[in-house]
Amino acid sequence: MGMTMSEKILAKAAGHSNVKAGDIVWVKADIAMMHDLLGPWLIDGGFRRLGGKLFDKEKVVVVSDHCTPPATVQQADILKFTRDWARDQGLPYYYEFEGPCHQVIVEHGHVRPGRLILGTDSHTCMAGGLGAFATGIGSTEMIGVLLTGETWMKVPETIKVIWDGELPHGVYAKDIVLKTIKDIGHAGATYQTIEFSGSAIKSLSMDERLVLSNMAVEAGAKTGLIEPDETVIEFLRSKGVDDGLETVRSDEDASYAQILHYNASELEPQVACPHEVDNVHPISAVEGKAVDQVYLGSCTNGRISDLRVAAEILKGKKIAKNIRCLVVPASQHIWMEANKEGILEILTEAGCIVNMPSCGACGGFTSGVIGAGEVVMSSSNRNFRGRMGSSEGEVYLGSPAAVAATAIEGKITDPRKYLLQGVR
Ligand SMILES: CC(C)[C@@](O)(CC(=O)O)C(=O)O
Ligand code: SF4
Repeated sequence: MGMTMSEKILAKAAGHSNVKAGDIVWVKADIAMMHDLLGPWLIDGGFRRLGGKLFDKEKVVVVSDHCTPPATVQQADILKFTRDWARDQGLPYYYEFEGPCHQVIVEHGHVRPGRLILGTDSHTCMAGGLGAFATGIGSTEMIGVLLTGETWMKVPETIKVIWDGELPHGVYAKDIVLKTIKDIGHAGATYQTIEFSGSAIKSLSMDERLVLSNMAVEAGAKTGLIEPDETVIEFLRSKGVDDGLETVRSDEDASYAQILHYNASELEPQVACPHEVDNVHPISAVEGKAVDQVYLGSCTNGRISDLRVAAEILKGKKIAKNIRCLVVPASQHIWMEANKEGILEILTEAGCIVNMPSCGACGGFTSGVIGAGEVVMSSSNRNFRGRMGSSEGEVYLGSPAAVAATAIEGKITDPRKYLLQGVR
């Protein structure tokens, strides 16, 4: 019997030649990632009580992103704690004020095909877009990983999600993943891997692949994998990575818990409505819903291609009166690229506010939280009650194009009418 990608990566991490779904294995982490909010300040006590010695400094990456820039004294204290901790531990890889951790670790080359990446954040699964088995673990579990470099895991079954065909213009990876989550359900892939494949997936850029893997956890999945190919290798080379580039793929005769098959050419823009990510409808069902804020950003959809699409739509136009449009590039690197390309100017002239890269508005921590009764159209990944501030607020999720079109009209709008041709 052949093995899935997920089984192969975990077999390697466990030092076995063969594992199968359901096996319990001890695995060695290639990268242990923590951020400010769920990292050092939560675990330092336990970590020290158990010896306080890191298994391997080179494999521990800490990113301060949630409390940046701090909006309260408590956040400033958390940030300081995290920064001091990284310095005291002599960590070579500590990043702050650069953007959400998932984007930062990808840009800095920590993510490579076939690696096992454990992080104290549920969207750690985003690294699966490069073919790494990446998953979120609890902060307490991270203590053990920091001390020993190991943890146990049950090898997950895999749901294979095949998207063939060509995406129509105005329809994006975000729409693919929202439709997939709708069908699987928000807990339908619990303790399973989702493997995205098919010709539509293969033709996605690196930016768009990361949208799929990022949101795998919104169906409950442990990770979301895409077979690494030339797109991934070229991306990593462009980041100066030239080792650890071997690919990994599922065998033809691997076995799957479920196989779903879709035709991308038939897909329309999708929107996840409050307050669950699987409450997904075609945009036509919610068109016209008035919003108070639109948010273009996050580790899900704040990359350069997302900003380009938004700029294409907003160029020479103005956002609606009485709404706010927050743009938050997913990293400092992307911010600079967007600046060079004139995108920030286009968006600012349209009336958007460009914030610094951070988790702030996405997680409802810093600049951009919403009040009771306010409605947001967001390019991020979660619309839970209270997610972006008030529990009396409402968050709708869509593609960056849908977000930009909504900014113009002040109500949820199908982006296709603003796109004369496909922009990716
Ligand atoms: C801390 C929080 C807002 C988080 O980053 C946490 C997480 O994903 O585990 C999220 O996106 O929900
Ligand atoms: S989902 Fe939002 S809060 Fe969570 S890591 Fe990504 S940008 Fe940060």
